[in-house]
Amino acid sequence: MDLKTFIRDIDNFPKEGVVFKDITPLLANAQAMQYTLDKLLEMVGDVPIDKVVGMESRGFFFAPLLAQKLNAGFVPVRKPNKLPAAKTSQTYDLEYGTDTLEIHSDAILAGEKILVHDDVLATGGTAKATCDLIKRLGGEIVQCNFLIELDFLNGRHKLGDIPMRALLNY
Ligand SMILES: O=P(O)(O)OC[C@H]1O[C@H](OP(=O)(O)OP(=O)(O)O)[C@H](O)[C@@H]1O
Ligand SMILES: Nc1ncnc2[nH]cnc12
Repeated sequence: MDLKTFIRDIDNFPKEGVVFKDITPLLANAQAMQYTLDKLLEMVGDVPIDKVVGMESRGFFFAPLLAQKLNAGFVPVRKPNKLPAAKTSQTYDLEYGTDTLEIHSDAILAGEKILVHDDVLATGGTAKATCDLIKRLGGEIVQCNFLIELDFLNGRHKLGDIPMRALLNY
């Protein structure tokens, strides 16, 4: 199945000059969803995973599905002031300005094996901040797993030696 046929380019969204990769046609197709889930799982391989961490909000589409298949827990990383309990925060650079991501401090135990999933790796700021949060809690990142990697933004570089895989490259 050619998954790229289920991803459409939207020019100038959310701002002038950006070509937005819209995955809603993929989400709307049961076969494409199933195929995507199978392929994301294949990238992980046969290693044990304790928790799958997904980033708000598009990371939430596949991360809980991956967690269920891997017999792992799901942990949300959220935008500021959404999580109710004691939390750990990480501020990171955007193209212009900064943003913050948060995780519940008790969501990951020291030594747990973690799979990180998000839909898109662009500049890598979101993924790097998420990995920093996980490491601070003592989690061991097995893989950062993406549906789409935007090669020209070189987010891979920001992740350094953290293992990463993407299903589709643009
Ligand atoms: O690699 P980066 O440059 O950090 O960009 C990637 C992030 O950008 C998008 O999320 P967005 O902030 O648009 O939020 P959303 O998922 O709520 O739409 C995407 O879902 C990733 O989380
Ligand atoms: N071009 C893009 N399309 C979809 N999601 C993104 N997140 C960051 N850049 C993006």
